[in-house]
Amino acid sequence: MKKLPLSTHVTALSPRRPSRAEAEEAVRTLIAWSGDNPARPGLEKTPERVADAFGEYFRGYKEDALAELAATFEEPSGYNDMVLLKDIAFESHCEHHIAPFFGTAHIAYLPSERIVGLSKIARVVDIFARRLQTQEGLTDQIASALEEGLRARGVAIIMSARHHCMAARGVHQRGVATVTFRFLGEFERDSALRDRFMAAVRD
Ligand SMILES: Nc1nc2c(ncn2[C@@H]2O[C@H](COP(=O)(O)OP(=O)(O)OP(=O)(O)O)[C@@H](O)[C@H]2O)c(=O)[nH]1
Ligand SMILES: [Zn+2]
Repeated sequence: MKKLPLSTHVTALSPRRPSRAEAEEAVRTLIAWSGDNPARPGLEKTPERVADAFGEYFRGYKEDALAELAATFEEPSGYNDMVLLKDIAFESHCEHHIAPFFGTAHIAYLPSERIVGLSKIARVVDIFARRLQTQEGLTDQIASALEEGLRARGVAIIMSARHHCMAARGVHQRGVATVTFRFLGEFERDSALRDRFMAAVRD
């Protein structure tokens, strides 16, 4: 069996995973509760499509961020300065409304001895984003996974996102960008290093 993702990052797992048929029935119930007829031709296949879509939105529950980070390698040049990836796109869903939130992440780490394939950092973002999240929790989980998985001397993250639950319902604020920050290790201790990160993100 695949190792569970960082234990502290997974809350109560469902004691019994409902069947696909039960999931589709739940979608029919929501359609009927909304006031439409789930049996009418246009909606007939919707429960199937929604179940497929949920499989995609939430496939991060089946994935292991630390496993993605296991394949580190030594950099022959001995490079040990900040590695920064800017504008990593992510798509997630808020745990309050199951509504999408979309945005970008800027992520830096300070390697100890080993570096990691750049794509793996974007994969870690994707794994945690494809779960029910708050933006704060998402930011924290990515940061701790990178710190732990890479034994990094420091990790810095800024995430900026627009929340559909604030745009299409509730307060109906479409233009709001929510920005979250997480600084670990040397980035937390060293304000000059943090400033370099912030300046490089702005560049
Ligand atoms: N801190 C945080 N809040 C979030 C996030 N996503 C959604 N929310 C907020 O979660 C809150 C849920 O508030 P509740 O009062 O329980 O629910 P609600 O009545 O649907 O709230 P409204 O959105 O104000 O209508 C709202 O204020 C949302 O804006 C997130 O990623 N982080
Ligand atoms: Zn929400």
